[in-house]
Amino acid sequence: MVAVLFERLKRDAASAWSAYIDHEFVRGLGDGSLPKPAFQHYLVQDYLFLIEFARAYAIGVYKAPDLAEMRKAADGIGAILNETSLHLRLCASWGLSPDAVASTRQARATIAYTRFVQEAGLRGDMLDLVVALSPCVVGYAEIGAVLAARGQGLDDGANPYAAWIAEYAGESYQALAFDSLAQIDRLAARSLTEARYPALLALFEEAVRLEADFWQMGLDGSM
Ligand SMILES: Cc1ncc(C[n+]2csc(CCO)c2C)c(N)n1
Repeated sequence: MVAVLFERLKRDAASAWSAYIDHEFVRGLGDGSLPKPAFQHYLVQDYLFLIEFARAYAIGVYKAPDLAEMRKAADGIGAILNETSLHLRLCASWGLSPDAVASTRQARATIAYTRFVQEAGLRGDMLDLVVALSPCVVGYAEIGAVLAARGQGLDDGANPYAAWIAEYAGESYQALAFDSLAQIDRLAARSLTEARYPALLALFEEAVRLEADFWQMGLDGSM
């Protein structure tokens, strides 16, 4: 069975999880009603987010308990760095140069979330780190799948965000999220104890809250 620990965390943080997955920003992506400036603000910040997130995976390379886990973390860095090109292409289509994007300041919500996961990895072990990263990786897969299943989700003519949804609903991203669920269970089999669970749940719930704050930052245009 896969995703035993993840499903437990999600159940125990159910209200924070649904505030993240079903955020107003997400609903706006799904039906195409999200104002374009909100999406643009989000996407520029998400580019900056990904760079910091790659650093968190780099901590994972260091903390990995064996070579196989080390490779997984290294592959994660590769996948994230690829995702940044997708962001730059979209920004270019709005007339934003790579330099303009890269020289934008990180919003407070970006700093809060990325430093939180980096610190979880620096302070804890690999299980702490992957639990703190999981709302990001698995949450976007869940959001992509839910939005793709709705009528206008993947319809390029009806929804300007159809390409974004297709990316996360797509087979290769869904497979990546599935791998990350399996990784959490492998690490849990090595080092989860009941005594540790409350601290892991606290890490998970905080990361979920920070993901919801990230959507809100997009909606508000806040820095
Ligand atoms: C705020 C925010 N949270 C999650 C993701 C999704 N994401 C970030 S790294 C990664 C794994 C490798 O691609 C994925 C799916 C995002 N882009 N922005």
